[in-house]
Amino acid sequence: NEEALAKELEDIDTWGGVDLFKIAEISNNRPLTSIMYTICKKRDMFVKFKLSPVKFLTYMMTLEDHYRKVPYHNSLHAADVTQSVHVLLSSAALDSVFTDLEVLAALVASAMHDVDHPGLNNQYHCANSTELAIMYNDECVLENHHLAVGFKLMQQDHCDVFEHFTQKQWQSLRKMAIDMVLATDMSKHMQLLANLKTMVETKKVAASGVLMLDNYTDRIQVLQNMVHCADLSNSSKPIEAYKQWVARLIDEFWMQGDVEREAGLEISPLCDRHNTSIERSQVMFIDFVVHPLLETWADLVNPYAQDIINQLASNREYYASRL
Ligand SMILES: CC(=O)CCCOc1nc(Oc2ccc3c(c2)CO[B-]3(O)O)c(Cl)cc1C#N
Ligand SMILES: [Mg+2]
Ligand SMILES: [Zn+2]
Repeated sequence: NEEALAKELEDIDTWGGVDLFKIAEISNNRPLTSIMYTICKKRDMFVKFKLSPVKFLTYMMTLEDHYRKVPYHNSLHAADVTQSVHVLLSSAALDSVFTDLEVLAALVASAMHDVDHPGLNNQYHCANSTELAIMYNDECVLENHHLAVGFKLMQQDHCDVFEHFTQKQWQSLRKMAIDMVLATDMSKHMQLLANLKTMVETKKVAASGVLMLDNYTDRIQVLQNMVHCADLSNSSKPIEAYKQWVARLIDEFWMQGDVEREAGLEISPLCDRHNTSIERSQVMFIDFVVHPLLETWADLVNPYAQDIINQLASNREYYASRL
């Protein structure tokens, strides 16, 4: 079924172009490794950075094995975010804007951004002073953990993908990946969106139409927002995929609610299976979080995200009409 897998991966450059659920099935449940290998091959990363394909695949399979079998935050979500980032990076407005190292950092950050997610969110960890909350002092608890696990795995010799990197390349990739994954913490959402809005208002565009980003702060802000958009992109994908992501997310949120109810704790928002309207939660999340973010992103790379905005609007209508 190599041919079947290759066929499924044909439209990997298109938003919503790959059926990740199908890819999971025909890749022996290795969607993340399949997606990441295909993208890095396509972007010639093995040649550009002298990466050993064997070490790369060993690292990716090990990373994938460290995603838990929870309903939503499993390796399929990481594969989805990685493929979505790959498409956003290809926006014409960003053509040749980012270096190969920045592109690689964004893909690595996406691949590891939720690794070992326990299916219990930051609010749960902080409210209960869990081991992770104590470890990370209630600040970006899960995101710090995802990064620690993702980079720790790289220290094993057979997973040492960036063995040929100069110290400068390694430090740069590591800092950028850390900044991107920490920015996927929803508590940073408003600040990130505010920065993106400012960037749109003051954006400098070259004669060719590509964005001009002349300092690390601006460059990393665009990359952070790119990964954040990808992380929240389910509602802007084809409706059949979106509905599957919603079912998985609700499953995970309700399992957390069951744990909190059992323990006599206050049930987190959206986590009470006896008191959540799925339709209402999706319409509200789209209206208050996803649409403002994707609309601002679309302004930044204008007009290269109109199909994303259109799909989001039609998906919103799907749930709004079932309220
Ligand atoms: C079906 C969807 O549209 C899913 C997108 C995420 O849907 C939500 N995400 C929320 O917050 C997080 C967003 C990103 C992430 C996490 C939590 C933990 O790891 B992660 O990086 O994947 C909140 Cl608060 C609500 C919804 C709703 N609905
Ligand atoms: Mg996360
Ligand atoms: Zn995520």
